[in-house]
Amino acid sequence: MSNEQRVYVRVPASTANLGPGFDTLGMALNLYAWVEMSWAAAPEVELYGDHLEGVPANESNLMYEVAQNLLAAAGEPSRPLRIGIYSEIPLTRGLGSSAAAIVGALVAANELAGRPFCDDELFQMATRLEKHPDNVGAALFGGIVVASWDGERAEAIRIEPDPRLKGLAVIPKFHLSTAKARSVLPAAVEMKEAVSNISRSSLLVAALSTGRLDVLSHAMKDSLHQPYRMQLIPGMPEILEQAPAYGALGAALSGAGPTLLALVDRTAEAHDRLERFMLETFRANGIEAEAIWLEPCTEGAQVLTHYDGKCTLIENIKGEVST
Ligand SMILES: Nc1ncnc2c1ncn2[C@@H]1O[C@H](COP(=O)(O)OP(=O)(O)O)[C@@H](O)[C@H]1O
Ligand SMILES: N[C@@H](CCOP(=O)(O)O)C(=O)O
Repeated sequence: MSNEQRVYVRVPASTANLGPGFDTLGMALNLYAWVEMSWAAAPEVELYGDHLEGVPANESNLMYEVAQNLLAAAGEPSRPLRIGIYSEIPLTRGLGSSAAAIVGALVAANELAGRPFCDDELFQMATRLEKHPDNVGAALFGGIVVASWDGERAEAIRIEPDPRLKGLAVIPKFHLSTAKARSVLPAAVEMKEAVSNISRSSLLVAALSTGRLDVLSHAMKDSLHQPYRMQLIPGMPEILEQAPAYGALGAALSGAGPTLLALVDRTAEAHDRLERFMLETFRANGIEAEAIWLEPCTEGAQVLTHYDGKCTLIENIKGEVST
């Protein structure tokens, strides 16, 4: 690829776990990050939009590091990069911003280097970097991903989301890093809890594959991580327990939180009641939150048209691709 060329990639947000599928299930959502990458004379990282506050705009940026790692693994001579990032994915809220950053950087750097790695190799790299395959799988492949990683190799199978599914993400206005939300998990669990999660997660995969949306409220319950993370998110137990009574098919902590995700059937009754209930319950617990209705995103990370320098501001790219 010539020195002048830029690569543009769009990568979706994701919700991981869907309740019991801890480190296993992920679903891509229609909130995106855009990456513009090219070779440069000196390292440059430009951040656009309201969602990248606190993210470093230098070589210590996660995307910059991930891209350089891929280029080194591809045998490219070390050269500086220019990376522009525009993101609408809230950071540290459980909507897969780090997975989107890792996958976006891998896909863009791979394209810049002339595609030395196939999708499976990108998935292996992304899983090793993120340390769990659920949201990187969804960000890379789109749709719903069922994934397993044994520390060496990750496998993933994609399920097409049922067209009736729609998500309500209620996003508290506080940050909760995945690292912190993992630090409260116990080192071991009882056999009873493990069995409960295996059965619910398996049922959930079967339900999502066959359109049995009626079992989601049962299948989305979890005993492995949500009970321990509740202490970090006031209002979470009431919301998860009562959401089905307000019209949700099921509800879960999104990723490591603090966002809560309710799934609904778009063909069923109006869902204003559910949104009001979730926001009001958070408010009653002292938490301000924002509600966003989201669609499952069937496409994973995508390389967009090569603009060949026609457009330099990533804001413009966003305008062009969203039409
Ligand atoms: N576009 C980005 N560029 C660089 N780093 C990013 C980007 N998006 C996310 N990150 C990094 O990922 C961190 C958030 O990851 P994490 O705690 O796993 O939360 P989540 O993935 O749920 O948003 C941010 O604090 C930041 O360090
Ligand atoms: N399985 C992970 C998922 C973390 O997702 P994120 O969106 O919060 O980064 C976990 O539950 O820790």
